[in-house]
Amino acid sequence: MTLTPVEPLPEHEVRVRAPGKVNLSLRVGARQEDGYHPLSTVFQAVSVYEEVVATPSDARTVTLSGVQAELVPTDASNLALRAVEVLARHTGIDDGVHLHLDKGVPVAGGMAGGSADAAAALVACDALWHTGLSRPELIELAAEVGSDVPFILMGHTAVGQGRGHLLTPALTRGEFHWAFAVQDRGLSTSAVYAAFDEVHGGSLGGPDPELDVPLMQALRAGDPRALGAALHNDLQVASLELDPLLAEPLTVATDAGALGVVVSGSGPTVAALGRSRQHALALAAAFTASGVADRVLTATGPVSGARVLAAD
Ligand SMILES: C[C@](O)(CO)[C@H](O)COP(=O)(O)OP(=O)(O)OC[C@H]1O[C@@H](n2ccc(N)nc2=O)[C@H](O)[C@@H]1O
Ligand SMILES: Nc1ncnc2c1ncn2[C@@H]1O[C@H](COP(=O)(O)OP(=O)(O)OP(=O)(O)O)[C@@H](O)[C@H]1O
Repeated sequence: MTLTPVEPLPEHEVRVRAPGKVNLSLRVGARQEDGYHPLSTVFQAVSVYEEVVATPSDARTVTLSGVQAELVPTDASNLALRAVEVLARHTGIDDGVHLHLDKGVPVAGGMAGGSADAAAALVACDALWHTGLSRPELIELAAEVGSDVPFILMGHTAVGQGRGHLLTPALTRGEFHWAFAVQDRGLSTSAVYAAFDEVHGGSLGGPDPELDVPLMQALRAGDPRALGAALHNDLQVASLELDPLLAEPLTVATDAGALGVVVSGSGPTVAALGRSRQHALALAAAFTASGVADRVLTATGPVSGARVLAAD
C-alpha cells in the first residue's frame, strides 16, 4: 500500500469588524486613587467600522491601512497587540498572529477606534485559537485592555458604570442618524480627564445615573427629538478648553437644525443627531460647507459589537 502525503491545512484567516461609539451621555465623578474616574455613561455603537484580519504567523505583528493609519503605533503599544497579549496570557496559548487593521474610525477622536481594534483582535484570536471562552469571559478580559473595549465587544446601546467597563444593555427602538465632524488633530483621553480635574477639583460626588432617565425613555420610545434634547457630556468643557475651535462645529450643527449636538467622548469629534438619514446628510454637508471639520462621516446606531465576518 502506498501512502499519499497529507497536504498541510491551508493557512486560514479570520476577518472581524468592530464599530466605533458615541457616548449619548457621559457623567464623570471625582478622580479615584487608581487615577480613573467613576462613570455613568450611555454608549451607542455606530456604523463606522474597523476591520481586522488575523492570520497565523510565527511572531505577533501588526500592519495598518485606512485613514490616519500613519498615526497609529505598530509596536507592542498598539492596543490590538495588547489585547492579543492579554488573551494569550489568560489562555496560556503561545501562538503568533499577524493582524492587519483597516481603520475607519477616527484616530484619537473620542470614538474608541483603538478600542475597536482591541475588541476585534480579541474576537479574531479567540476564533483562530479555538479558546472556548464565553462572550462574558471575553468581555472581562477586554476590560484589562481598556475601559471602552468591553462595550465595543457588546455593541448596540448600553449603560456603562465603574470605569465604563461594567455594562447593562439598554432597550432601544428604531435607528438614530448621526453626522460626525472629524478633526485631523486628536485629543489625548488622559489629558482631557486631567483638564476635567482642573475644572472640578475634588468637589464632585459620584455620577448620578438618575439624571439620564429622560434619555433612557427617549431610547425606549425611539424618539430622536427627545434623545437630542437629552445628549450630555461632562467632559465637553474640558475638551473645549484644550481645543477651543470645537465650539465651531457645535454651533454649525445647532444652526443647521440638529436635534442635539455633543462632543463624542473625550473629543475632538463632534456628533450631531439628525431627524432622518437625509437630515444627517444635510448636517454633514453643513459641516463641510462651513469648513469646521477636516472630514465628515454619517452613520446610524445602534449596531452590533465586534463580530466575525468570515473565516477560511
Ligand atoms: C472618554 C471615554 O472614551 C468615554 O467612553 C472613556 O472613558 C475612555 O476610555 P479608554 O480610552 O478605553 O480609556 P483607558 O485606556 O482605560 O484609559 C485611558 C486614560 O483615561 C483616563 N480614564 C479613563 C477611563 C475612566 N473611567 N477614567 C479615566 O480617568 C485615565 O487617565 C486613563 O489613563
Ligand atoms: N490600534 C490603535 N488604533 C488607534 N490608536 C491606537 C491604537 N493602538 C494604540 N493607539 C494609540 O492610542 C491613542 C488613542 O487612540 P484612539 O483612536 O483609541 O483614541 P480615542 O478614539 O480618542 O479613544 P477613546 O474614545 O477610547 O478615548 C492614539 O493616539 C494612538 O497613539
